[in-house]
Amino acid sequence: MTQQTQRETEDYDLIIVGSGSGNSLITDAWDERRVAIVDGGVFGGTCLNVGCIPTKMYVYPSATALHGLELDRLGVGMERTGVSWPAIRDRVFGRIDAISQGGLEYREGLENVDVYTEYARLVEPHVLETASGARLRGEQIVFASGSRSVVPEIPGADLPGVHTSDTVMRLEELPRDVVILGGGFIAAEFAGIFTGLGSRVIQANRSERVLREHDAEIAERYVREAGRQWDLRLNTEIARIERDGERLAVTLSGEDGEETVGADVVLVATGRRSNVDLLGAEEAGLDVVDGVLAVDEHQRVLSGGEPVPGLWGLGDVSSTTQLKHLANAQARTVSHNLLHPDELAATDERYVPHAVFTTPQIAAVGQTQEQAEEAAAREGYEVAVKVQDYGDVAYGWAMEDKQGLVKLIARRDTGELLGAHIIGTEASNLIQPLIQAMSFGLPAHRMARGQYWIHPALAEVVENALLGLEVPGN
Ligand SMILES: Cc1cc2nc3c(=O)[nH]c(=O)nc-3n(C[C@H](O)[C@H](O)[C@H](O)COP(=O)(O)OP(=O)(O)OC[C@H]3O[C@@H](n4cnc5c(N)ncnc54)[C@H](O)[C@@H]3O)c2cc1C
Ligand SMILES: NC(=O)c1ccc[n+]([C@@H]2O[C@H](COP(=O)([O-])OP(=O)(O)OC[C@H]3O[C@@H](n4cnc5c(N)ncnc54)[C@H](O)[C@@H]3O)[C@@H](O)[C@H]2O)c1
Repeated sequence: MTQQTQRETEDYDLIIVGSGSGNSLITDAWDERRVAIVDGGVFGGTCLNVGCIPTKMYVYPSATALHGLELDRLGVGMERTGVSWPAIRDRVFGRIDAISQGGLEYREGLENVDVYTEYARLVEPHVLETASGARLRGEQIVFASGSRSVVPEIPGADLPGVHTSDTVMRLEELPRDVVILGGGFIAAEFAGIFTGLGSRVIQANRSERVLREHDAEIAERYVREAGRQWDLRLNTEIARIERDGERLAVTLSGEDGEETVGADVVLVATGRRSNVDLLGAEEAGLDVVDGVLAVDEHQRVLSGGEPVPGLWGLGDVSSTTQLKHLANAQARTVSHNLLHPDELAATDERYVPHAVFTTPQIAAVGQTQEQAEEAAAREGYEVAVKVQDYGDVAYGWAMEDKQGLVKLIARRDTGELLGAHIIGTEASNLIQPLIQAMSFGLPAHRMARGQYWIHPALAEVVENALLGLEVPGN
């Protein structure tokens, strides 16, 4: 304490807490001003180090292997003759760790930027104290401190062999048996990854419903497809985890009582919470709503519902939707607003899409059918819904596809697209023109007939879904 009071407060024009999307705020425009970036974790944040990027670098080889194994239906027999987990892991982290380290060194090399590789907490709305006691005052402070995994209180959850997504990608060897707890994004992606690489996977989902924010029809199709590939157990929890020699004994509790299974690895994927608590935001008088730092559409931090001058929030710390492209969009808003206080920009969050890179892929934007029907009943219009199977378009015949579907939801009176939901091969790419149409207000019939669709590309499944909607012009 004495030591802390003796230290002088450093003054900055801009302090950024969190080096994920927050790192992008340090542009040339700040060259003549003093900037501090503070991060107590690995430089570059979640997406780069333990999130989007490494997971997809595992998804690609795994999904490619799975794809090969399913070619029997097309008259081509393939075998998975060997999987080198260490080779995949070293390829992934050989690239990523170097980017993180390079990013840190670059920032440290900038004359106007100080990097603090430690955690920090607010002591006053404009003053932070780092773990080692340094005091930093910022005329502007941006909170971009992300989220962290939540691990429920399960007996044995602290045993070696029990992982979250933060650690499971660094395993020494490919596990033979994996138990995954959860039915969200991370569980779905890792169930696909491990299955494709040859592990035996049990995915335990607490309730009947997986991927709960998805359209019900997509979630049902996922259950069918996941169930074909790995052991997906609904209404099942982990009661306890015990050591069993070198392995783990995992007791699952489901509708038929308890069963103990052997596992090398347990992956807990039960959600992530905002790091707002680590900032001491509430104690400093800032609003915390739904567990996240409250911000307005300009990303200004709120206190008592009013914006606090010079304080900004972006990404997972201040958003209940935890997606990198959203964090990046919010960072662009903050970047503009820091420099143009008289012409504040707002983040457009009308159509924030997402994709789950499981097998098959899932992608969605806008309202589910249930949400659209509720809104229509409330506001007095009708919705049109079309479900188009991949298997009914030419490229789907080539693929002999029995998995994929595109579901579109539109206003019956205007053709305005309200929601798009895809499960199947390349869902994350097929959805992009639909995101574009929704973002720029292109109605269904105009989108279908106002352009050529390459024949016989898989994208025809989107064209046919558009043409199948009962909307003006069709
Ligand atoms: C396994 C996984 C896969 C994912 N895949 C995808 C995907 O495919 N697509 C997608 O869009 N999103 C994906 N996400 C979500 C995405 O990674 C996050 O939404 C995004 O990275 C959030 O960025 P951010 O800048 O808000 O926070 P982060 O990137 O988490 O950065 C926050 C930083 O703040 C630091 N920090 C925290 N508290 C403090 C403090 N008090 N003081 C100092 N530093 C602090 C942390 O160490 C961290 O480095 C995935 C997430 C996970 C976990
Ligand atoms: N492709 C992507 O964009 C991508 C990939 C991975 C993660 N993410 C982001 O990261 C976030 C976190 O992912 P996630 O999968 O951990 O969270 P999630 O919110 O998607 O899913 C959490 C799951 O855990 C279950 N659960 C919660 N508490 C539980 C408990 N006590 N016992 C058993 N089950 C419990 C929930 O029912 C749910 O099925 C996602 O919401 C997403 O925004 C995105």
